[in-house]
Amino acid sequence: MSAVAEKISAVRAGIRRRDPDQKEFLQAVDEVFESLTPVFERDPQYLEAFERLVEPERQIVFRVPWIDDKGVQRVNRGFRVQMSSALGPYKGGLRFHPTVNLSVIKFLAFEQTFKNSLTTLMMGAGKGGSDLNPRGLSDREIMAFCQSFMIELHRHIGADTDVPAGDINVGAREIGYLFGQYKRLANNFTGVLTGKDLRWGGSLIRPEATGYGCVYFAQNYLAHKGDSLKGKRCVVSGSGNVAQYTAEKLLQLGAVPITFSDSNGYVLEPNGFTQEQINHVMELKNTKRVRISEYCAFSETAQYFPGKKPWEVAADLAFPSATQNEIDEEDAKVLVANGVKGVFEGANMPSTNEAIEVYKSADVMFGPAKAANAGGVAVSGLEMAQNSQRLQWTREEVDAQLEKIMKDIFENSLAAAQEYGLKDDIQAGANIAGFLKVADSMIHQGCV
Ligand SMILES: NC(=O)C1=CN([C@@H]2O[C@H](COP(=O)(O)OP(=O)(O)OC[C@H]3O[C@@H](n4cnc5c(N)ncnc54)[C@H](OP(=O)(O)O)[C@@H]3O)[C@@H](O)[C@H]2O)C=CC1
Ligand SMILES: O=C(O)CCC(=O)C(=O)O
Repeated sequence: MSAVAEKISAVRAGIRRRDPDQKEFLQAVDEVFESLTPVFERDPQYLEAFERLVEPERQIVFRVPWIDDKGVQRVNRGFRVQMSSALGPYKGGLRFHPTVNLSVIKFLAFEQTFKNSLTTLMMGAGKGGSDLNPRGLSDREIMAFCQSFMIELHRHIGADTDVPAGDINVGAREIGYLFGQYKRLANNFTGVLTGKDLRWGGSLIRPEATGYGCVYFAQNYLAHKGDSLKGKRCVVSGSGNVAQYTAEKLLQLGAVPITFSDSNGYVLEPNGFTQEQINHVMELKNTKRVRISEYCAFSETAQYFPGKKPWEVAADLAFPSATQNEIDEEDAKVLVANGVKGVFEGANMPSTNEAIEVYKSADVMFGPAKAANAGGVAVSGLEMAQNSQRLQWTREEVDAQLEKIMKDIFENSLAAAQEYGLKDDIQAGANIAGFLKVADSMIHQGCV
């Protein structure tokens, strides 16, 4: 074994030894490590940067006590992992979900590092959240939780330090409560969170950005293959923020979104969702906060499949937009057998590493999360820029910048893959392009 190969395997073993139980984090590291091996072989100083990068700059774990509507005390655990400030203030969302633990937040913060670098904007990376299960909680309970969460978080964040945003179960309502409490504690009104309401500092297109961006990314990838979205039947998973705006943009660009799902099952519209039907899904999920199965009361053509994932439906393209590891090796084989030609990840790490291997061996176009869903954080970066200017740009202006950023991400990922002789392996290219910018900045900034 060469000296470099020995050092690579020592670094890899060291990461596993340090956190052997963090399976989601190790999965994310493994996925990136494979792609970066040629980079380390060409220039071993990048391996040293990577060894530092996998260790978060700071990990904050805290108690979140709050009182429910029955007057009963509840206690949750809060997290903020500040992964890398090489490119700017830590930046990344907050997730409230019972599956949240340090491994999940660390994998998300790790992925965010490469993603934020790919956006071409100057943002470091972080991620946070809590193991709160918000399902069934009243507005007052959500507010009480958010206020308690911010009592601790506020001392670690700031417009030039760390700028959180939303993620699963953290949307406009939660960002409002979090912002209100931050403002009270810090006694200042700054762009400390993104995803804010338009009336008090939010950016147009931020709600749409992740879903729209993912579809723009798919559009670029298809164009590279001499194809387009026109008439493509698309399976979409999830029915939250990312899924809703993915379906809307697919429809606008001539594709046919045919499914939505949640953790209880999926709904199929065999002829595709219309805009009116997508609006109804938005009303059910964002205002009424009910299960996707309720959609069937609205449509005579819809079918509901309880306990199932949408990957069993024959389609041309798949847009996983719910959560991590929602497509395993078996699901990937079913997608391929059903004729899927492209998978574009709206969610973070929705495909297991085994599923990715299945796509690659079947020559399926693969838009990895850190590239395909970067539109959300990119528009968060534009929200930060607008807050600094104390201005609000037009819808058209933000959308045009989003489209350009997604095109640049595709092209930069392709160029990085080609530079390392990996043809059009966009997964490897995204990892390499995202990493090199962070690693070069770390090297310039010294051993910190
Ligand atoms: N919002 C953003 O801007 C960005 C989000 N992402 C990623 O996109 C994904 C979706 O986020 P977002 O739409 O914002 O979140 P939302 O909370 O708006 O929606 C999440 C959706 O995913 C479903 N879901 C969550 N967990 C599971 C599970 N274990 N099994 C099946 N379905 C599940 C939810 O169903 P249920 O209600 O049943 O839980 C819901 O339909 C996440 O991976 C997130 O990290 C990535 C980039 C930016
Ligand atoms: O907009 C942001 O800052 C966060 C988006 C996010 O959490 C993500 O890209 O996964």
